[in-house]
Amino acid sequence: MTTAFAADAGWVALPAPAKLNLFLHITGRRPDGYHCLQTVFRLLDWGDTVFLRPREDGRIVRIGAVDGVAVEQDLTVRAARLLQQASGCRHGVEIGLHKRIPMGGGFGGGSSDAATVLVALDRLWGTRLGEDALATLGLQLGADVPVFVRGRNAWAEGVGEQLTPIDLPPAWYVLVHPGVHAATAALFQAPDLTRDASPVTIMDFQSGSVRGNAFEPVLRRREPAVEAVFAVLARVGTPRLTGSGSGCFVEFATREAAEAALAALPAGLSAWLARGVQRSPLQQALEMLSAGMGPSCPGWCPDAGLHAG
Ligand SMILES: C[C@](O)(CO)[C@H](O)COP(=O)(O)OP(=O)(O)OC[C@H]1O[C@@H](n2ccc(N)nc2=O)[C@H](O)[C@@H]1O
Ligand SMILES: Nc1ncnc2c1ncn2[C@@H]1O[C@H](COP(=O)(O)OP(=O)(O)OP(=O)(O)O)[C@@H](O)[C@H]1O
Repeated sequence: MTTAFAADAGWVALPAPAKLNLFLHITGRRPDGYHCLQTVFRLLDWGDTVFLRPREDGRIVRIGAVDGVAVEQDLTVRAARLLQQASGCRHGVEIGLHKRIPMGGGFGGGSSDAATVLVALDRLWGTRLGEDALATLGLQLGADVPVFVRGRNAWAEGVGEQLTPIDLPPAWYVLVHPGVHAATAALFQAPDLTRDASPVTIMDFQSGSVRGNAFEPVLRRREPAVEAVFAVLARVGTPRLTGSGSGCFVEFATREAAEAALAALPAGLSAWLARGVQRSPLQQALEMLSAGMGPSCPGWCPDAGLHAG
């Protein structure tokens, strides 16, 4: 899905990268119903673009529509409101979005959009709450928001907010969206979800012995389209599920290997290529903005990588 947004003068354009969960175990459930996870977040060089244009009248205005997301529910609008309330700031903002990340795909699109708004407005509005406060605010919007605020690949525990930076080897990914909208809250309630995984360590992950996703068997049983994508991807590598699905991916060590796998997939599949990064492209774009290198993010996410859809 690609929703175009055409910005004219005065806008700042910033990346909102997607993420993958390289594995995901559920180790228990808290009294408030939230689940305790262990996961590794990998940030990608691919995602949405968020457009911001500060205004002086305090209003927060979303420009353009996002399919199926009402303005009041939009995580970008909610992020801007939250920052306004937390900081007492009197500025406002217009927000536009160029969506590329499929919704309900486990790629963290809404969460990343929200994080980009928090981090960028903290600078543009001059509220200067800083990373820790923004990560805490972000958690109110969703469990996946803090990792995007911090902008580094991370080993995560708790509900996903206890983050330890992790070094990951260079990697390329073939991503596939089976076209199924996975409802995160409902999937966490699935009776057949494994919630008592034994805790593992970062070293277990780094040794390659931990790769599974607790949601994978549940989704593959429920959704024939997800099962079919796993079967197709198994021909080119080892498929995995990201987040609560339904997005699937295969990891490759080189761009060439990933391109060959993408080319071998059947036409008509919604599939594309992305590179794993060490640091969020948002941080780099903000540094360029601070250095006076212009309000856009050149090179961010050309749509040419899209294979079919
Ligand atoms: C599956 C992951 O994507 C892994 O990164 C995240 O845990 C989900 O993060 P998210 O999309 O930001 O989800 P949230 O908006 O925080 O939560 C949606 C719903 O999922 C359930 N939920 C979420 C996270 C969690 N650790 N335990 C839960 O039980 C809760 O019912 C919650 O109301
Ligand atoms: N700006 C936004 N972009 C995308 N979704 C949004 C946005 N604002 C609110 N939402 C809501 O969030 C839901 C989840 O969308 P999102 O793209 O974050 O899914 P996801 O990648 O599966 O999430 P996660 O991996 O964090 O579980 C959407 O179905 C939509 O209702």
